[in-house]
Amino acid sequence: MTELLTAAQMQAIEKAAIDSGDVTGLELMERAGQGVVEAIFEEWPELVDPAGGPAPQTPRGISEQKKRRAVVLCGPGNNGGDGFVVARLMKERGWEVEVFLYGDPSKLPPDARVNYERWCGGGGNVVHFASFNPWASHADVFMDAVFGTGLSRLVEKDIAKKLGEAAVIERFVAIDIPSGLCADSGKNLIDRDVETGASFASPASHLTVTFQYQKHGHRIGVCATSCGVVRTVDIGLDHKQAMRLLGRPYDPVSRRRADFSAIVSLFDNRTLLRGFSTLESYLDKAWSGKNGNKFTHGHALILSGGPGKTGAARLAARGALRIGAGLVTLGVPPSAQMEVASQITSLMLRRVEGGEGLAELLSDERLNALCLGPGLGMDRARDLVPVALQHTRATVLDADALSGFADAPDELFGMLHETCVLTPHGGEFARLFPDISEKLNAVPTKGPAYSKVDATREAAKRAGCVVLFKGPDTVIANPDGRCSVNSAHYERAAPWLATAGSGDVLAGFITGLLARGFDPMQAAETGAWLHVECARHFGPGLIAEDLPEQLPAVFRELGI
Ligand SMILES: NC(=O)C1=CN([C@@H]2O[C@H](COP(=O)(O)OP(=O)(O)OC[C@H]3O[C@@H](n4cnc5c(N)ncnc54)[C@H](O)[C@@H]3O)[C@@H](O)[C@H]2O)[C@@H](O)CC1
Ligand SMILES: [K+]
Repeated sequence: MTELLTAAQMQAIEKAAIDSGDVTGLELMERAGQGVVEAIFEEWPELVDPAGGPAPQTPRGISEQKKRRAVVLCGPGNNGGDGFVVARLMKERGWEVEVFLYGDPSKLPPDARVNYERWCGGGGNVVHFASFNPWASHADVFMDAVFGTGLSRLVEKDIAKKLGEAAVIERFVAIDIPSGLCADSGKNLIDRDVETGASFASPASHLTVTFQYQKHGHRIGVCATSCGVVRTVDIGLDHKQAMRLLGRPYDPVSRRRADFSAIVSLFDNRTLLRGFSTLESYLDKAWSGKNGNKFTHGHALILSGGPGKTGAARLAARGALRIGAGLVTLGVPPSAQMEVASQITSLMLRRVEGGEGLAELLSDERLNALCLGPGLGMDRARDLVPVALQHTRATVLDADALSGFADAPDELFGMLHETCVLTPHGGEFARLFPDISEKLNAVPTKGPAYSKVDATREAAKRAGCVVLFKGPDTVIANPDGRCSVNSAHYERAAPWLATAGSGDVLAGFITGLLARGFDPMQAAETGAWLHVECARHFGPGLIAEDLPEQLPAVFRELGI
């Protein structure tokens, strides 16, 4: 598991480490600067030689070595302090370094001030930020150390404009986070042009070097697509102490006392493999005492819509079967029976006309996971969802099963139980949680801004069940505060996953995992992670039908 922190959590950890006497703020800043320099040379090894580029001839014909050049843009806080460290270290490596400062040197916080003075004391020059002209400035690397986790208000237009311009022309390195982006929400905190209402280009970098832990913003919102490559460098903070401080005991034995609301995790393959390795023992426990058949892998029921609309449910069903549900049945209205029967082989089919038919079918307790929504139709959803929820099986509600309650979300919330998983995309989320969505979509005026993590957590609390809020930054929250991000960014980017029917397959994946005995949070996290892996495995050109078919290869590669 990889922890994602808020700016406040990171500041608390740093402060506690400093207060404990284990380390000084100056030492942390030095390690941060050192980490940035190392990351730059790892990213661009061609820069290691400080004498870069062709050596121009002097008028007398003697070859003159051309030095590598860096421009460092420093801000008024400790992020600027990191910038001064980097400037000094690059100069020590033989680089020519130019520093621009936004702010008053006499007002720098103590550690940044010390590094400002070290830089000046070593012969370094500091120019006011107003003189920085990105178009006239030549450098092998630009460093953005203007704002980091302390960004608390909108960034003025003139600074934002220059940062945006510099970012497109050279190797642009963001120290901690691209300046102007909120570390908690990943939102753009650049002031809008009041006259035209136009916003400036979002800050962006080719490389972002952050310290010890990634922040939420590195994985959600516009920031997650603006950081280029993110490298997380170790600045020597004690992980156990940090986790203890934030309320999540490091020792898994004492996990019961953990404050789950404290830390958001980045779901990764280590977490996934833990889930699968416990699966068999879980199934033993869950099933062997019940019906004596420990090899049962569950039986999922996916409800389908009427004729011409059955494709979505068939996609979901295929996903549920491939991911490991032992049996998958499609519940089909009589009018669509022929259509579905002619298109399925390993799936089973049962007629489900309306609520009564569903209730009758659900008297078979072996049906342990349900999926309603894909292609279901609003009317059929209003009819079937209450019946399905009365039977308290693990249930995924997606698409029409969510939109069908847009005019009465409280009615739906009143019926939900703790083994439900809601899988809305942005539009469905807004229909069910209009007030939360409004807060999320409001143009922020200060930091830290309300984020997708905040929104999904609030929604899960209100619904009383797991909410999976889709996107390249899928956020999954449990009412008890547990929350994780399934990030399809950086090396996991799979933009071709945004294709018709892809969400139906995801609903099926989660349903299949529920059928196999995964708890709702684990099923949602695992399903979402595998969904992206399947897309990555196939690559561009993917259509939804391809997704379930990648699972065997993905499992094989994972060693499952
Ligand atoms: N000792 C520590 O706490 C360490 C901090 N580190 C660095 O310090 C950064 C956090 O430092 P700070 O908390 O000082 O915060 P920042 O350096 O991110 O910025 C805070 C400063 O910017 C001003 N400010 C905020 N929003 C503004 C806006 N829109 N326009 C103009 N000014 C604005 C604030 O008034 C304050 O002066 C991290 O991102 C990281 O780079 C690292 O050096 C590691 C150690
Ligand atoms: K920065």
